[in-house]
Amino acid sequence: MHRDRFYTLSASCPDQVGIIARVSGFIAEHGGWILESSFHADDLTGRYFMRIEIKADSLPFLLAEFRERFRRDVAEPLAMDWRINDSAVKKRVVVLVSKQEHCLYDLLARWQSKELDIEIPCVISNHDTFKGFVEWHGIPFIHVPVNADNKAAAYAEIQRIFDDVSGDTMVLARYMQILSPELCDALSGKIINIHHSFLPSFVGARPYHQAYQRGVKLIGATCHYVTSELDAGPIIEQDVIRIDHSDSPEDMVRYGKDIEKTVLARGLRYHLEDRVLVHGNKTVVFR
Ligand SMILES: Nc1nc2c(c(=O)[nH]1)N[C@@H](CN(C=O)c1ccc(C(=O)N[C@@H](CCC(=O)O)C(=O)O)cc1)CN2
Repeated sequence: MHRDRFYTLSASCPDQVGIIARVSGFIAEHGGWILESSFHADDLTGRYFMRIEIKADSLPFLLAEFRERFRRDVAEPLAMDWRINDSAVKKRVVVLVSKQEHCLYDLLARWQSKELDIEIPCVISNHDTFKGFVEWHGIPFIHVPVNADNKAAAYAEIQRIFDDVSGDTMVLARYMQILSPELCDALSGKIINIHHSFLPSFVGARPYHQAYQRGVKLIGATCHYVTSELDAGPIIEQDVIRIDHSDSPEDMVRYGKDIEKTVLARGLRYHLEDRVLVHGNKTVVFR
């Protein structure tokens, strides 16, 4: 992360000759100073992906004017999907948790140490287990019970809370309820989950026990965007750890917790730094 305030342009468009020239020419024409740039041409889909960081004070206008000029002069002519974000604006991350503590604890530690330079406006849970721990950090804790009879109302409440706190991103930190299609659609591209398996293996509940029954030699964790199809959203980050015949499901759960914490932290950082571009059910991640 740079010291200076910078804007991040993340974009994709139909591949063609001259994209980089058009984009870098526009930036140079206005005296823009490029700090980092990444590009990828996807041969299969014919789509071109880019991520460019520009020193904010190198441009002669503010972000709103930059967006307007870029839209008019570059994005529309190139039929781009694009966004430009300001590094000075802290992302607001709402965390959801159930009964497992490790990912919540890890995220709060990274937040408290400012390793993750974010706002956490609240933590939401379907249990009240972590109320004291979360409030000790000075973060509001909101208990939203979920049962077979109140799911629609519970998820509508969660969406209302997210909107009320002006949330940018929702993190499911081992939140063990399946979100409604309505909530997934309303917050498409904004909900990140840590699944405790190396997807697409062992979707759903109790993946370590599934892995034990299958006799695998590697277990892992997957950070992915949440969609209405369970554990099938675009993958952001994954990692694995070796196990063997002597390991019980409880051993796997213990090993897996370390992997889950690091995969979630990496995947969340990539998302927060606008390094992830989604296309279809896949991602380009400019790490
Ligand atoms: N719409 C989605 N919701 C959720 C996703 C997702 O990809 N799409 N990921 C899950 C997380 N998850 C595994 O990582 C998971 C959570 C819960 C279950 C499950 O079967 N839950 C039961 C209730 C379990 C309980 O009450 O303890 C259920 O909802 O009926 C499977 C996988 C988070 N949500």
